[in-house]
Amino acid sequence: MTYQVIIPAAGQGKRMGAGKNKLLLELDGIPVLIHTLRVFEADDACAGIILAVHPQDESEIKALIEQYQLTKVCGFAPGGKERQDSIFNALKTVETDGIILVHDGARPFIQIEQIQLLTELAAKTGAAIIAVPAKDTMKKVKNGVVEATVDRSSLWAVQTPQAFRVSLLKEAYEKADKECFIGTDDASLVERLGQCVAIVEGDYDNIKLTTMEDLYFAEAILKKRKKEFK
Ligand SMILES: Nc1ccn([C@@H]2O[C@H](COP(=O)(O)OP(=O)(O)OP(=O)(O)O)[C@@H](O)[C@H]2O)c(=O)n1
Ligand SMILES: C[C@](O)(CO)[C@H](O)COP(=O)(O)O
Repeated sequence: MTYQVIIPAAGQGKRMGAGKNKLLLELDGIPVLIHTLRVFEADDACAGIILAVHPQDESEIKALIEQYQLTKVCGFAPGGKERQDSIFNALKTVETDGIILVHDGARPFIQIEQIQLLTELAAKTGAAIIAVPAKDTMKKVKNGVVEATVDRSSLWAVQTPQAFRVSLLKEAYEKADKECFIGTDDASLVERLGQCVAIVEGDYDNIKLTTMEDLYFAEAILKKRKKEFK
């Protein structure tokens, strides 16, 4: 099932505290964003990549794409204040229907096998996301005091990619924009349409590089992956 993918790469990395776009930090000598792009570059089903980038990073990112000889980046859109704004800007450039994925540039460890499962499911259901069962107990807290313990058996930690029929995602984004709703993921906008969103169980190593500690986890995941491919 062919698809296009929007990769939001225009964040400020505030929680990482690197003083620069965390996607330009290197893992094993290669920028995080290149690690992420290479996965989609290697997937024959990927028909094109649309990058949402901050204007200040655009020329550096374009130079990296050339340096690493990536050929599937077919469009750029300006980053926005929120992740959702960046993705909306990119979504507006999508002219074909079919399946669109949204994948955080900060998640370099997604694997092609999961992308294929996800796109096939989205083609059937209209919307599908990757998630893993919650491992920690989750509690609702108010003013530093536990209000309630949430039943963990039905909780999943949501990742990306998230896959949708293009027309459905556009309808969801337009409704959210009209109603000034900001969600923390794309599926939450689609859920507001009353649309069912299917789940593909992913891997715990499909982490999002958010805080400095995640870079240590990332180095360990890379080391593990290298051993697997030997
Ligand atoms: N306005 C934004 C915010 C985020 N992102 C992208 O969305 C992904 C997930 O966002 P997050 O991990 O929150 O990145 P940052 O916003 O950079 O992190 P922080 O909240 O710590 O600043 C990242 O690939 C980031 O580059 C984006 O394109 N535009
Ligand atoms: C979309 C996401 O990666 C799903 O877990 C997450 O919500 C992004 O959150 P962020 O704060 O914008 O990184």
